[in-house]
Amino acid sequence: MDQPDPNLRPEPRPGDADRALRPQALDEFVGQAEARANLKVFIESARRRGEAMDHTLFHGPPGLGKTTLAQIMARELGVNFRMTSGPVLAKAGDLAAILTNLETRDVLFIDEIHRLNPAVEEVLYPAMEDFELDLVIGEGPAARTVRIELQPFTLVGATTRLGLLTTPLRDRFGIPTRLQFYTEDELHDIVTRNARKLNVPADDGGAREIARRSRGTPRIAGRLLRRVVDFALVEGDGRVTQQLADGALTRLGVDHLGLDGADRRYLAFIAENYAGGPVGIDTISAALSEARDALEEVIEPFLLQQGLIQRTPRGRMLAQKAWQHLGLAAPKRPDQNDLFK
Ligand SMILES: Nc1ncnc2c1ncn2[C@@H]1O[C@H](COP(=O)(O)OP(=O)(O)OP(=O)(O)O)[C@@H](O)[C@H]1O
Ligand SMILES: [Mg+2]
Repeated sequence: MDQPDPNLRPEPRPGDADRALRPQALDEFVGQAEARANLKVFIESARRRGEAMDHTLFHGPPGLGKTTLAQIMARELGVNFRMTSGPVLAKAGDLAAILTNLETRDVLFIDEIHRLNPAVEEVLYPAMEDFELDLVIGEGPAARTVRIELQPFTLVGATTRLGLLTTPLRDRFGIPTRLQFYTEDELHDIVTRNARKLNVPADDGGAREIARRSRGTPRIAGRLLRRVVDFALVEGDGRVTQQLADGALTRLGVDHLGLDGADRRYLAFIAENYAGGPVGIDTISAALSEARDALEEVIEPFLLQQGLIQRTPRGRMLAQKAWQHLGLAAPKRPDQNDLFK
């Protein structure tokens, strides 16, 4: 069961640095109070019934804890955690191989589930609904279908783009869960815990400064803490204070709202070239040489949440707060009401 499966990646993206800071239990997981409270009930209920927990879908911007929660679920359910991702599953057979190897009640985590190939997705429907696999053997007139019974299992899907999921797939998740950006207090708690785990002395002001500038995202909080520690060791006395954190983050190009260079380039482009918009996403993408997906998944959600931009049918527009943040005066627009006078 511990055989490496070519379709199962040990970890997506960030790697070992992230792993060390990952909370291991639901009670260690800070924030997402509503999701956490519900999951606690569903996990406990599944345990008492001795059944596989219902299929769960985590959606929300990157770095908010989707993978972490999936791992915690498996641990709390006392079952194996198997992990793969949408783009890795090229053929129906790849998924079939994984499904037939699951033990009873296991958690199968499929990251980036919006990127599943349609042929693979077809296999998933009966597997999720009836724990059955319909495999086509042979070709042409000699082809026949064999039905294979699967062990009951829990599928945990994660996506940064709920809108790209097909309706039949989305409907098969009994527990859809949206993850939200974290509050400054929650991130303060996370930074303090991480500093303790890394054995770094961080005072309250230092932790708060990092929390405030982490874009509402625990992964960014973890990364900024490490960078601030670098500055503290080399240019300070090893302690993370507010003054040190402020200086380090400013040098890293992270401003007081937590925006980085890419965020500011996005805002400045709309301000300087389109007088605040509206401007279409494809135009922004071409001008900034950033993939449209990256803009929509990574940059825009936080800017929207902060009320810096608005999405309108005619494109993206800067909000008043963005002009202030850029230190620019918003151009005078004809007052909507004037038109009707
Ligand atoms: N609630 C939390 N408390 C403490 N640390 C957290 C929390 N949520 C996430 N983290 C940390 O943030 C990092 C990113 O979390 P995770 O990999 O689970 O995010 P993700 O939502 O799966 O991101 P992606 O969409 O990029 O896959 C990890 O190092 C994890 O330890
Ligand atoms: Mg993840």
